[in-house]
Amino acid sequence: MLSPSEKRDKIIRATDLDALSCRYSTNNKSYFQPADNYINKIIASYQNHLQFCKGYSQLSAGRTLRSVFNEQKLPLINRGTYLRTKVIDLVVEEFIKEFKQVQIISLGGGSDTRCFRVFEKYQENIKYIEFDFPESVKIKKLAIENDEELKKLIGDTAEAKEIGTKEEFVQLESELHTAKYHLIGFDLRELDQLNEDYIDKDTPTLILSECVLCYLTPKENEDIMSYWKNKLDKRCYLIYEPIFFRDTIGLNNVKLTDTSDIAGYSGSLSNKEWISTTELNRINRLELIDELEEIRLLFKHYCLCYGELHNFHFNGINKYKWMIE
Ligand SMILES: C[S@@+](CC[C@H](N)C(=O)[O-])C[C@H]1O[C@@H](n2cnc3c(N)ncnc32)[C@H](O)[C@@H]1O
Repeated sequence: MLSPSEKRDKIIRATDLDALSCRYSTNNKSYFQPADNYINKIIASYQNHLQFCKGYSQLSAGRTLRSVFNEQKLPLINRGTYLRTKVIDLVVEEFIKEFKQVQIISLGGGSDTRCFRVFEKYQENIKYIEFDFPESVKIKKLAIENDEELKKLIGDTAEAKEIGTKEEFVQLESELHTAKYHLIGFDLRELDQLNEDYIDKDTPTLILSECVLCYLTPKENEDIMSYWKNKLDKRCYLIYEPIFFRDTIGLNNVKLTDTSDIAGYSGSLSNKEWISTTELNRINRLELIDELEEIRLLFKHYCLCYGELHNFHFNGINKYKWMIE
């Protein structure tokens, strides 16, 4: 039996499956170009190992996976997933180009495949750290360690791991460390107990939070943001969340935009558009949407926010259009 707080955390962890199934659907509908071939590798790990996670049996894991991955996603979901992935990729890319040697920290990274795409393109000078709950991390770790391509990308030399029982899954360490990649099973609400050995305090750092903080209380969010503020001198935040912390955390150079504007639905044109008209036309043709007014309003609720701390400054962030800055 799960306690009420374990039940709540199980529901929060399951949001990773939602995010993964959205990316899966978006990829299948050809929004991502080139296609994201890493998504299926993580899904395979979920198919093999979700049954060993707390609160699941073989039967319930199979049922859960069938229901999330067989469900047809609305065009609105596919378009939104594409847009958020694309804009965060653009900022990450600019950040790497500007600072050359960087650290990227992904809070609640879940099954996100961005780290693999980054390492595919940049083999050197990037340190990528991902945090998520231990069980979610184990699923990703097993996806990596049982796949030669993923292992090579992150520079892992560990033997493939076969996990066949709940006990073996419980025993598996919820961490994976290589020279450039750190996958850490950790509850972000307990950051004061984090082993900081893997974090560079002086490297320019981009902290990503994509649909993660919204599952925590305002106090927990503030504690997480404050923790990073106090730990690193050179860093900025990029968050795709319906919240921001200009006053409580004391961020500089704060910028905000929404998915509606990024998608070109606001009607205001600029020479700093995130996505070219040709590309927007391509994705708009993939699935027809009748209710443009509805999508425009819904996308207004999904914000991309950016802020800097201390005296750190990232020029490349000005390359793109922000609604508020
Ligand atoms: C909606 S998913 C998003 C995953 C990923 N950022 C993405 O965009 O694909 C939210 C993720 O945040 C993680 N998460 C939420 N609260 C957390 C906490 N307190 N500690 C660690 N991870 C957490 C969940 O386990 C889940 O993987």
